[in-house]
Amino acid sequence: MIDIQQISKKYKGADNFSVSNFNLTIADQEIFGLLGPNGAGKTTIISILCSLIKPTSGSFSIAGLTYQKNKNELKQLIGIVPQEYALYPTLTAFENLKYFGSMYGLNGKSLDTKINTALEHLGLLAFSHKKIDTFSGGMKRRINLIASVLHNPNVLFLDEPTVGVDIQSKNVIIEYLNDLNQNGTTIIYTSHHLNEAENFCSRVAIIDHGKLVVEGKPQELIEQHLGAHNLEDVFINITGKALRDHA
Ligand SMILES: Nc1ncnc2c1ncn2[C@@H]1O[C@H](COP(=O)(O)OP(=O)(O)OP(=O)(O)O)[C@@H](O)[C@H]1O
Repeated sequence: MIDIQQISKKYKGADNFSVSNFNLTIADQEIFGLLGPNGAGKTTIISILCSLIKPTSGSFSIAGLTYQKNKNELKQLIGIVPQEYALYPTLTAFENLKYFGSMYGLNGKSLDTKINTALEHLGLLAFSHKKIDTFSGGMKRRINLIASVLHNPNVLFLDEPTVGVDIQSKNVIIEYLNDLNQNGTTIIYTSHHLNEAENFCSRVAIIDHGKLVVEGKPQELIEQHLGAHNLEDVFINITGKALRDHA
């Protein structure tokens, strides 16, 4: 279980809080969607839960472990798929994955088998010895995903894993995530694809201006909002139509 208690975050030098008094509980084996307009605070929340940045106040635990007391156990427990590609462009797909596996203490034949199985599952086995800088965006996203799950994390965090990919890559990624979830992995992901989130997530939270506005099962939220036919209607209903440009 992931338990988030009263988390707030104000970046150094910022005038306002990016996340304010955020509370949320996510059960084991959920597929949970963090949704919200640009700048709502989704990446900030994911970065805090992955211990990449510290909250200004508040706390969280994952499976009872906290960053303060169980830093190394937490690192083994979670996988992170960042928004940006975290790959070495001049190394091959296989070399990249060997490197990421070794960072979690994996090596030898068992790591090679794991890499090849995942590459096959995600339709990339034929490209395993090609350099990453020859890959399309959709192929890089799939390699990024494999790199984050080689150590079999219990909880997988993904920041917009299907952004900028074609429908074929998107379907393969979602199918792979569903398989991981069936095998016990809890998934927390951010997305701007509301149709995808409606079908994929067991529960979603809509965040705006750093605050949790609503959370629940997609179907329940649709039923609760008068005139809403889908999650996009609920989202617009809650967050409005105004643009969220800021610099
Ligand atoms: N390093 C930083 N320093 C100062 N402010 C930041 C920093 N990172 C993010 N912010 C601000 O915090 C707020 C929340 O940003 P965040 O990236 O968490 O939103 P988001 O919901 O992930 O947005 P998007 O959908 O555009 O990715 C924004 O106002 C953003 O400008």
